[in-house]
Amino acid sequence: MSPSKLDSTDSFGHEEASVSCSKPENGCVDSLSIFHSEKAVEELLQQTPVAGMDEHLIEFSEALRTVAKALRRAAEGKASAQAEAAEWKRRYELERTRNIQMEQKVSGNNNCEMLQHWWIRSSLDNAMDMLRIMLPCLFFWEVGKEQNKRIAEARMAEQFSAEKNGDIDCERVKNSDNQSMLQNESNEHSETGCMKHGIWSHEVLRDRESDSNSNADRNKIMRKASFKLSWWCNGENGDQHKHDIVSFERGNITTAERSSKQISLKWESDPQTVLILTKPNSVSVRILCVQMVRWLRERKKLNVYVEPRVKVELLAESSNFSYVQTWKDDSEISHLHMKVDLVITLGGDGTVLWAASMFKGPVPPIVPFSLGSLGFMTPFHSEHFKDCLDSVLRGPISITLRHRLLCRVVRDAAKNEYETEEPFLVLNEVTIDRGISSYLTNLECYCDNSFVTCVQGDGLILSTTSGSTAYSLAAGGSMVHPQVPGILFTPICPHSLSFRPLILPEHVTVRIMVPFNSRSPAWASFDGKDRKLLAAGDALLCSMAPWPVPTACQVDSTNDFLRSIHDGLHWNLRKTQSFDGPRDRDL
Ligand SMILES: NC(=O)c1ccc[n+]([C@@H]2O[C@H](COP(=O)([O-])OP(=O)(O)OC[C@H]3O[C@@H](n4cnc5c(N)ncnc54)[C@H](O)[C@@H]3O)[C@@H](O)[C@H]2O)c1
Ligand SMILES: Nc1ncnc2c1ncn2[C@@H]1O[C@H](COP(=O)(O)OP(=O)(O)OP(=O)(O)O)[C@@H](O)[C@H]1O
Repeated sequence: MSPSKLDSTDSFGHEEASVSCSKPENGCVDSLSIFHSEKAVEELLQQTPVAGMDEHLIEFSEALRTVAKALRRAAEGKASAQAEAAEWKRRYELERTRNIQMEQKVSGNNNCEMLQHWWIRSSLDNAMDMLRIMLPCLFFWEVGKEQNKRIAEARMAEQFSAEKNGDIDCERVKNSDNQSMLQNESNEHSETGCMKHGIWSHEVLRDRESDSNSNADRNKIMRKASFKLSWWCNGENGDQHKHDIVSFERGNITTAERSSKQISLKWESDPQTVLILTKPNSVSVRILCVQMVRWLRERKKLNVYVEPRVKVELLAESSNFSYVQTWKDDSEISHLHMKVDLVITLGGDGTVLWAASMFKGPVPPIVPFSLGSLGFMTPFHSEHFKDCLDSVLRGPISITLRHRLLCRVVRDAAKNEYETEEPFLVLNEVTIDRGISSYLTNLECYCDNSFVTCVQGDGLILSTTSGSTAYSLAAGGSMVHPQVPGILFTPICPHSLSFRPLILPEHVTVRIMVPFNSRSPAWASFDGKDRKLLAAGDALLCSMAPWPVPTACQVDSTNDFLRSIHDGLHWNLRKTQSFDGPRDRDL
């Protein structure tokens, strides 16, 4: 009898007990068959032992049960080994990418290191050739050093004479150290890219002590420690979106410019083309659309684009609308941003989300008219559409730059993190939840490769600040002004008392991973649409997108935001206390 198979029909005519340990092609025992094997053994053992029953059969059944248990343990071990292997794979890929990037940077910047590598790599046969090349370099290096030394000395002399003449109170002088000066000067020439995005405290600051009169004291030099301020961006492509936000002046760090300011849009030439997007199935929206298209064409002489569905509706209204333009397929939509000066939305917040989702790159300014139940992003009233549009077309107008999140799904099968499916751009949020599964989600969260936490609950919301008044708010997240750049990290019904929502800075990349030991897959949805399954080992990467959604303001960003939370949510509405409380004499 095969040790893995036991077929028995006992002498009393009991049913056949069949225990089999299947061994699939990959050599691993699947857990279902292990479960069946164990069950069969249990059933067999529960049969009442009768006199004369073969002792060996019982012994063998017990042995088999032990084997089944061992197999189950092996399967569990395999799952955890897979999880560990995936983690190592991920770390390896990250490390490799980082090394490649560092190598590229180093090879671009550091000539000495390049020479070192060159030296190591070159064979003895080439050593003489290399020396022949290096000697003239060294000669020019020395000459350069001498020249820099002379320049430094000349500058020192200039500074001292200027100060002696009492022309300046505080003057920066170059570090007299020749080596660092050579370094700085070469940096200025060779690393103009870096200079743009970082600050070198290559200066030593000299301040005259104000309370001193003597010459000796006047010449006293206060040296401040040298330092450098620089900042990172995500990946190489992030470079174009870097901002100089910190200035270095006299050793004090000050922010010259902050990213969230009220932005004003002024037309330099008249807008020519308008795209109108409308909420479907609404009679009031359809009536308004007809009036608006007529007015924009007849009074403002503008080209009007609408969705194919709306063009059909307009033509059903009147054949005069044949001038209205539309598109035939998705490829034409991808070029709309190059034709359209302004987008008008007629509907609620959902229509603004719809408009944003049509633009997978840059988005033209949006003028959102409110025809929905709530209007957090729709400050314009449809009754006054002519006045509103008049003033928008004339400009200047205040706009809110609403940041979007760029979300990419990376499958476990992908060879590296850059191998992703088509990305999604969300204006509100990306939600990772348990879908129809009744198990808790189990999500591992990382922020720029630092472990954040494990989400065990209904799921997680990664929201923009514009989306902070939507699903994230319902899940207990804070309301944040839409001009604040940041990523809200809000758990949905976490099964833990201490899991409070977070707000992460805008420059990070958040990575949400479904671990291999997760009981069920998770589901991602983007602005409440486009559900995607995340199986064990899959991950979702989320970072700030470079294309915000500019929406026109009724007054300005702050006024519109506060109005929306007061009107939309009745935020902190409470009856004011009457005056008849305790008087001074009662206190
Ligand atoms: N429990 C919840 O609060 C919950 C659940 C699911 C989805 N949502 C939200 O619905 C959004 C999709 O909107 P939709 O209109 O396509 O679906 P929808 O028609 O189901 O409307 C959802 C509601 O959310 C409101 N809303 C949308 N964006 C908002 C924002 N930025 N600030 C305040 N309220 C906002 C809308 O005005 C609407 O009343 C999702 O992005 C998500 O934020 C909320
Ligand atoms: N042009 C469009 N084409 C297809 N669907 C759209 C379009 N505009 C809006 N929608 C969808 O219609 C739904 C309802 O839209 P919207 O939220 O604007 O209306 P509402 O629910 O009446 O208003 P509110 O959001 O204020 O509650 C949303 O799910 C949205 O995605």
